Amino acid sequence: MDIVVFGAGSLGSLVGGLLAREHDVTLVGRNAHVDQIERNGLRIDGRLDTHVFPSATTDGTGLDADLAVVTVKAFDTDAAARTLATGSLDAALSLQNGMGNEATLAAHLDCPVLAGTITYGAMFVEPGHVECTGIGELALGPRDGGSSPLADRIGTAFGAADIETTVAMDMPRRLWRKLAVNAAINPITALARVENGAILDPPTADLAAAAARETAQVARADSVDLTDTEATDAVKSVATATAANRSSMLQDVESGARTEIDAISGYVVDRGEELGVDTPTNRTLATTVRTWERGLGLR
Ligand SMILES: NC(=O)C1=CN([C@@H]2O[C@H](COP(=O)(O)OP(=O)(O)OC[C@H]3O[C@@H](n4cnc5c(N)ncnc54)[C@H](O)[C@@H]3O)[C@@H](O)[C@H]2O)C=CC1
Ligand SMILES: CC(C)(CO)C(=O)C(=O)O
Repeated sequence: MDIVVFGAGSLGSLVGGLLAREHDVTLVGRNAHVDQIERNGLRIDGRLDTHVFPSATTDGTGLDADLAVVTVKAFDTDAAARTLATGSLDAALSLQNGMGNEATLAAHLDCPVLAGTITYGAMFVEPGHVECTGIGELALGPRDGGSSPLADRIGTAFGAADIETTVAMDMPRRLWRKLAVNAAINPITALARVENGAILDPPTADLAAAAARETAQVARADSVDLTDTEATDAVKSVATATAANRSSMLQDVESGARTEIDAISGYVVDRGEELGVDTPTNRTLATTVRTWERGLGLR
């Protein structure tokens, strides 16, 4: 398969590097990383060990491929979609956190857009080098749920590259459950500057549970069957399994970078407003993180 990975940062380089073991991959990234990959290839170590030589470019315009895997941060999705729209694609797949990415891609692209979630972990070490910090699972499927031959074909292609892959018929539910986890863990850990496990202790656990319950309420109003208990159980199990991790939002805040708050808590608030569900906890968390971003001139 000809695969473009748009957004060769931590996750895109890991996924693109693993795919390059079996497919023709082009990574779209920024200067120093692309230069290194062109000169010396891409090194992946940590939980996985491989050295691959995918194509790499800083110019994502006019690319033709069977599939574009989108791994930019959520606030860059619109620009990525506009750039990808200048080429010719048979399909696109978002592996990003947050909600709304698939809709943004579909608004610009003339091809089917699949939804994905991934629990592999990736960290950027230096140009040309990323670390796999955790082997997890990738789930993908039609963004409105159900099955499709296209999703089956892409699932088989990922499996052929030895990526643990499930082709799922319930992507909307999976996306909302992941959103509940991110809405509960990410802003609290970022604002309190604590590791994921800290949200398991009272009274923080109550705050995290409130954010997750609100997310489940909005999901149900959006016709996705996610109970409050499923959402809060998912938060507890992810926070336990990743207790020592620093969430991606905490890492962003620590490095003074813009966060994905709009696509996480902000999405819960906005969709809740559209559907008549009040989300005071998510609103407070979103407002506070956005205030921090504004203070640094990041938005
Ligand atoms: N890093 C991880 O372990 C995981 C990340 N995710 C999600 O995956 C997404 C990406 O996360 P990370 O890889 O950590 O972020 P990152 O910031 O390391 O990677 C994104 C990359 O895209 C590049 N980019 C953005 N626009 C571009 C453009 N127009 N042309 C070329 N390059 C462009 C950025 O320069 C950056 O290098 C996020 O939504 C994140 O929440 C999900 C699961 C795990
Ligand atoms: C699941 C979790 C919270 C793991 O840290 C994550 O997805 C993130 O940090 O963005």
